[in-house]
Amino acid sequence: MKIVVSEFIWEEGLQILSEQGDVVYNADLWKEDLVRELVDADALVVRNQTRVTREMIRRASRLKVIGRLGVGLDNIDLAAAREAGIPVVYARNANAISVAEYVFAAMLTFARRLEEATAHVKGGGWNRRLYTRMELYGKTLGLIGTGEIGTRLAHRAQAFGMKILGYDPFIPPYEVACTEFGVQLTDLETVLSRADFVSLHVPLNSATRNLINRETLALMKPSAYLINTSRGGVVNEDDLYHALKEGRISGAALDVLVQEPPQDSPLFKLDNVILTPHIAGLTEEAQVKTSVLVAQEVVKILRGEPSSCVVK
Ligand SMILES: NC(=O)C1=CN([C@@H]2O[C@H](COP(=O)(O)OP(=O)(O)OC[C@H]3O[C@@H](n4cnc5c(N)ncnc54)[C@H](O)[C@@H]3O)[C@@H](O)[C@H]2O)C=CC1
Ligand SMILES: O=C(O)CCC(=O)C(=O)O
Repeated sequence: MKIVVSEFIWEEGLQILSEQGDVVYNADLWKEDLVRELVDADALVVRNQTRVTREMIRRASRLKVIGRLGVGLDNIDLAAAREAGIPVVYARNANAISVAEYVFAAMLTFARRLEEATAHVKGGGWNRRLYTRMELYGKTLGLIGTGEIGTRLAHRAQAFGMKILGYDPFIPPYEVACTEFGVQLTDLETVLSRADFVSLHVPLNSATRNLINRETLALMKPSAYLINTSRGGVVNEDDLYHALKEGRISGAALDVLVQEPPQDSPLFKLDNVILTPHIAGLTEEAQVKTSVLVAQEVVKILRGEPSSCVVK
């Protein structure tokens, strides 16, 4: 068996794959080199940078499985994989806690401004009034998408005494968790207009692309913050820039951008923006879990066993 891994994977996962076959591991194996390696490969394992195209799948005539070291599947042509009869396995729920904790870090950053206050003190300041800020207790968290990450975030927000509103048109699988964690399910307009923090947890697809745009931003309170850990394309960055610059919302934390890495962006010039390099799901714990889970599921498919992490 030949297993091609084209982006970084933790050692624990690599070990599992190596016991099953010959692993070609090159964390920067993209484009033409990757296509060449795939010609006689049985499995391909990627993260979110490798674009798995229809053409790539067509040329990989021996391919039996694609493993995705993460959750978002917008970099894989799922229709082409389905037509070719190649199952895609992914790391369902493996990084959800990490993302939920990232969202808390962002909310607490906006609420308490510890880094700014530290810089202020190191610069000789001691203005206590300036850093008298707000509690999360009693504030409203608005979840767009209440799946694995949304429900884990709700669990934590409940413990902080936040009110939680959720919008998810495909809710049934997570309805019980939403009830348990105090999520009041409602429509998109209500979530956007009532939330103090709006957090996005939807996949990027044709229905969610530019979901946050001029019109939907206009529904948010001027005191509200937007947190995007989903995918850059879910937010229209130009519309967001203008909303932030004109003070129509208070701030935004963006872990994901339309172009990653970004060349340059007007967002860089704003003080009320937190920008991070797609790290919400990147913790040691989540990466060990992700690598082991995906490696195990890839091996199961190669052995002809059923996997519970196949994309439906
Ligand atoms: N920044 C990072 O490091 C990470 C980013 N992600 C992103 O977060 C997304 C969500 O991840 P999970 O919660 O694990 O996925 P999930 O599949 O468990 O949840 C997604 C939820 O979005 C809902 N949804 C789908 N279309 C919708 C729409 N039009 N409006 C409202 N809700 C909609 C689904 O019904 C589902 O409940 C991933 O697709 C991925 O793009 C995930 C993990 C790490
Ligand atoms: O895939 C990654 O490296 C980042 C995590 C992510 O965005 C995801 O799981 O969808």
